[in-house]
Amino acid sequence: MQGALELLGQNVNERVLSALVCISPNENLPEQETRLMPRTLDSQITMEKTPSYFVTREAPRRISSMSPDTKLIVVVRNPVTRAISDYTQTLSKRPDIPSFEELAFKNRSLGQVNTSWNAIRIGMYTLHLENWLQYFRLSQFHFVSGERLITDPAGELGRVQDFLGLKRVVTDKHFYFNKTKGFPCLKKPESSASPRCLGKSKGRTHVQIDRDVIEQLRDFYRPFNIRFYETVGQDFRWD
Ligand SMILES: Nc1ncnc2c1ncn2[C@@H]1O[C@H](COP(=O)(O)OS(=O)(=O)O)[C@@H](OP(=O)(O)O)[C@H]1O
Repeated sequence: MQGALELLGQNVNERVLSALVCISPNENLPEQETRLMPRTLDSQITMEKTPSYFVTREAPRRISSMSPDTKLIVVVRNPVTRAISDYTQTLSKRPDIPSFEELAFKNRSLGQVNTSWNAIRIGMYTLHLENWLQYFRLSQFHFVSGERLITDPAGELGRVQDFLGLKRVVTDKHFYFNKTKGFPCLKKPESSASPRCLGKSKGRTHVQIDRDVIEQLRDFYRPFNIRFYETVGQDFRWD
């Protein structure tokens, strides 16, 4: 994601879950008429990436009062995989934390999921989105599938470029599949002459989680996922 969006001239990445990118629309209007973030240069739209905005209660109101016509891009991924990815990342920095199962449940035998744990809470996308929809229209959002970003990065990036009103400059020819990394990589980023994959912290092997735990979390997320698909009008096929 990061490398791919760098091709759009910006540094945009996230733990494919809920990246939020705010972008001023590409309109040819004088600035005072647009209520937008200023352009970076005449020919450049301004992008900013702060993943945590998507799950921060005050963010939509603040962004809307600054720039109500902002375009918003959210990268979403199966929330169960997202939670495991999140945990894997934390564990790599703090190996002494409790097990995933201990953190994910208040009471596992009663099926009580710990929704106050961020790794769980962030994946309840519909709740966060509902907060944003009090301030922004759905048409201001574009949702990127974290799964398709891996299997078809050019297709996913093509849709991002369309949403931004940009010419489709980033295409299939910019990517190749790197067998060692197990992910798509950039053939030749603008800043360098050689191919570039994302760093070691992207695409790590996940901690092994018990099948039953995964099933319980799938069941937990299902109603939230369905509500999310209905709201955005897209089925991300996580179930
Ligand atoms: N091309 C390519 N290369 C490597 N990784 C890729 C790529 N495309 C998407 N992904 C998925 O991106 C996940 C990491 O997301 P972020 O870079 O957003 O994470 S971070 O929060 O900034 O650390 C990372 O999640 P994990 O697999 O859980 O590590 C990857 O699955």
